Amino acid sequence: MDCQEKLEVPVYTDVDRETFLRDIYPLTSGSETRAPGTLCARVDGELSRAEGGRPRGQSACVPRAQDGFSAQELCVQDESYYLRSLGEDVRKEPADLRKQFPELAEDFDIPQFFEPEQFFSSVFRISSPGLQLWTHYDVMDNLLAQVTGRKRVVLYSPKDALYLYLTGDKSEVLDIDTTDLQHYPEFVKASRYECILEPGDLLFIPALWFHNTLALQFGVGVNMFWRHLPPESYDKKDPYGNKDPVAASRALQSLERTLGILEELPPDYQDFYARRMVLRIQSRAYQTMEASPGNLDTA
Ligand SMILES: O=C(O)CCC(=O)C(=O)O
Ligand SMILES: [Fe+2]
Repeated sequence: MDCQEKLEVPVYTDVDRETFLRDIYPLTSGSETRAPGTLCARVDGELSRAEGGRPRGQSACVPRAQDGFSAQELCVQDESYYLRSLGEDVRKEPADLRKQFPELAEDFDIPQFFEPEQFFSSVFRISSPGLQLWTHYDVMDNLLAQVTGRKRVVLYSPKDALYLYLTGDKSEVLDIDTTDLQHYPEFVKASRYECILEPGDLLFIPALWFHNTLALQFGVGVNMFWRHLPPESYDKKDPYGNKDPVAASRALQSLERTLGILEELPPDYQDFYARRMVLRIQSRAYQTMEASPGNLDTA
């Protein structure tokens, strides 16, 4: 059962990032609500060596790959595999295709959507057919390049966060196609945007947009994260690009402390003051988005 209306993601070519974010991606303009667009461009060159070449460094996410086995030796029928490259120091350093896979990086050339100093990471990803990555958000702007294979991507707006049953940066709703709506009744309210990436497509995923990927075929891809907030806004110990900005983490921690304080009260008082706090937070949550329609930086 497809429980949600599916909205096609329109495709735009030859648009620079600023124009795209300002005029096309905005969620609302006046009273009109638009679907977000996919910024598509052909990837120049091919990562043709990716399938045959042996990656340098210790970036494989399957532990056995580190022991030097070939892909054929590693692959067990009915198992799914996913490679997500990491930096040399996996706890501190973000992945960089140019450092971990220099031969492949030579073949990979993308249009300049951001200034070099905004670059955060370039992540090499390989997935088995059928591999699905849970719905999550990242905190940086992102270009997801599909090099080989087809991949389905489903997107949800940050404004639909309330309907996604979040635990941290992930949605608890694992089955987004035949969702158990008894268990997750609010999920149906989330607007689903869907596109299929073909080899050579680039998908722009703005910071905070939820995404869920499903490899329709064996596929190789690269994604690039870059910072669009001032550098000091980001957590310095974040090799994955998914730690909340420092101010957001502080706010979330202080909310936890506040909820602890509420527990000093009897249950009916807890409930009442929690409702008052919801009202206060609600006014803040929707205020910023309405004040600057289409400005994703504040959404
Ligand atoms: O393509 C994938 O497998 C996941 C992509 C993703 O989560 C990302 O680019 O942030
Ligand atoms: Fe992601």
